[in-house]
Amino acid sequence: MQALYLTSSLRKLEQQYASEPLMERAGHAVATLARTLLAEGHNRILVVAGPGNNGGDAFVAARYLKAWWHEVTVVFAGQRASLPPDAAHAYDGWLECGGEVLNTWPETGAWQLAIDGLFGIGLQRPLTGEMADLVARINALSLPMLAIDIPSGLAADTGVILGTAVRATHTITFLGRKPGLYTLDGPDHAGKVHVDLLGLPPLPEADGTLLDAPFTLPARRRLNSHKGSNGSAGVIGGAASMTGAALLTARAALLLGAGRVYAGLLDPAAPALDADYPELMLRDADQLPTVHALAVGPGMGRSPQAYAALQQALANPAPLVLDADALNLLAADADLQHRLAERASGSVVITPHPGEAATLLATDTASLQADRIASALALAERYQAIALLKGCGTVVATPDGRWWINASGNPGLGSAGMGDTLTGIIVALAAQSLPLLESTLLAAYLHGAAADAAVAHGQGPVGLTATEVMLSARRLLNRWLSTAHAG
Ligand SMILES: NC(=O)C1=CN([C@@H]2O[C@H](COP(=O)(O)OP(=O)(O)OC[C@H]3O[C@@H](n4cnc5c(N)ncnc54)[C@H](OP(=O)(O)O)[C@@H]3O)[C@@H](O)[C@H]2O)[C@@H](O)CC1
Ligand SMILES: [K+]
Repeated sequence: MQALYLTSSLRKLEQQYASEPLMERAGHAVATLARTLLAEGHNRILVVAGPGNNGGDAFVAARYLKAWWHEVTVVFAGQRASLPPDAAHAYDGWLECGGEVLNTWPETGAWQLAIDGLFGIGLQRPLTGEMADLVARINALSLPMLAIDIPSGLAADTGVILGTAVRATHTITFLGRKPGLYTLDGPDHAGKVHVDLLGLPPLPEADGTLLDAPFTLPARRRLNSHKGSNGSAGVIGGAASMTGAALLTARAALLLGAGRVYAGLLDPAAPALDADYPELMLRDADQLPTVHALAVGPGMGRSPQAYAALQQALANPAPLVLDADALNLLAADADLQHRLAERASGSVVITPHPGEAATLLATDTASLQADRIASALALAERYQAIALLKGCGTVVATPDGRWWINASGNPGLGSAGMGDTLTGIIVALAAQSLPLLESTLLAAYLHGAAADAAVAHGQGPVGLTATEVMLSARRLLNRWLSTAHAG
């Protein structure tokens, strides 16, 4: 797992070490990485430098690459007189070594690599006009593209595209990883992320954490154990024509290790048996026995029966996962919110997609997505629950202000049933006595990693199914457990 830093923290670090030659080190790191991305020998490289210190890094990189006998073209989108001091110094260094600066886009180039030093963490407002045109030209190159610090146009804290943004194949990021590289549009624009601390010690306190490994694993199963030792999971949902959602959750709970799984279905005409998984115990929604962990919402609808089932579930002290229509019901009803508030803080996880999350916060999806971390934190605070905000770079936040971004997963997860599966994984882990936050963090990473493994086996991203993801998740969890518990 890796630390994530907001711009405000990185700025403090920059100030603290202002006397260190950070730009020189940054430019050298860019040039060094560029060299490893290029074939041996003489190469042609395009460097685009912007009006701030990100441009300064680009001038330093250009100087090193020229010294290493590459042919470097520098396009500068700014004025020498307006550059900040370090960047002006880097500009002069480039001229002094015989480099040229172009103020317009060169007609021909035949470059092997482009370096994007247009904007870094100082970008504050959307790119328009000439700057937006420049990004369009950069993106039209179809070249390996190395972004300095962050792809120009991407907001470092949020992953929001400010007008337009460079699509890099690699990003070398300085002093610490920025959350914007990992959520919303960040992953599409950053490519492979490389980190360089510029010779400084890492910041002592991270703002957030990147989930790029299993957060934790359930304890080793004792030989002397039985189904009662592995916990019971319950799922409430499955109104008429939506029983499939609840069954997917229940199946995922079974496959991820709950000792017993009960599905309480709201559809009075629901089948008495899941023919593919007769291990599941199907009941009426109001006939569930006491369970160790409960999931409410998949395919539940918003009927009075669904409302009553949710009301009852909130009174149940077992760890609770609320998903789908349980969230819509909750958002619309003060009594349900009051019942949730009466529970122990953090004994519930809510797992909204951005639309549901917007409803829960009484806002619109665009505003919610404009800062996914802040939105997840607001959800956690507002509902005193663990909040898992789905989407590219799922964000998990706690009521006490901690947050994580999940790094696993791929576009194959964009199909029906994937959310039901995630809910089933969380409830399975919680039923097996893993604390709810740990269950949520492990499930988020496992769900994405399972999809990644399935894609690696040719099962997606096109046409990947929720069933394939849960089977893949079972394989992966067992592999992690056998590695962790070996010897
Ligand atoms: N400081 C350090 O110690 C170190 C910093 N380092 C490097 O510096 C980078 C941060 O540099 P930075 O703060 O100068 O900001 P940067 O991203 O270059 O952009 C600012 C410029 O862009 C302009 N501008 C903004 N928005 C605009 C728009 N929409 N359209 C047009 N213009 C716009 C803005 O103009 P203004 O808003 O003032 O009008 C200003 O001129 C960081 O990412 C890393 O690469 C490393 O060397 C390590 C040490
Ligand atoms: K950049």
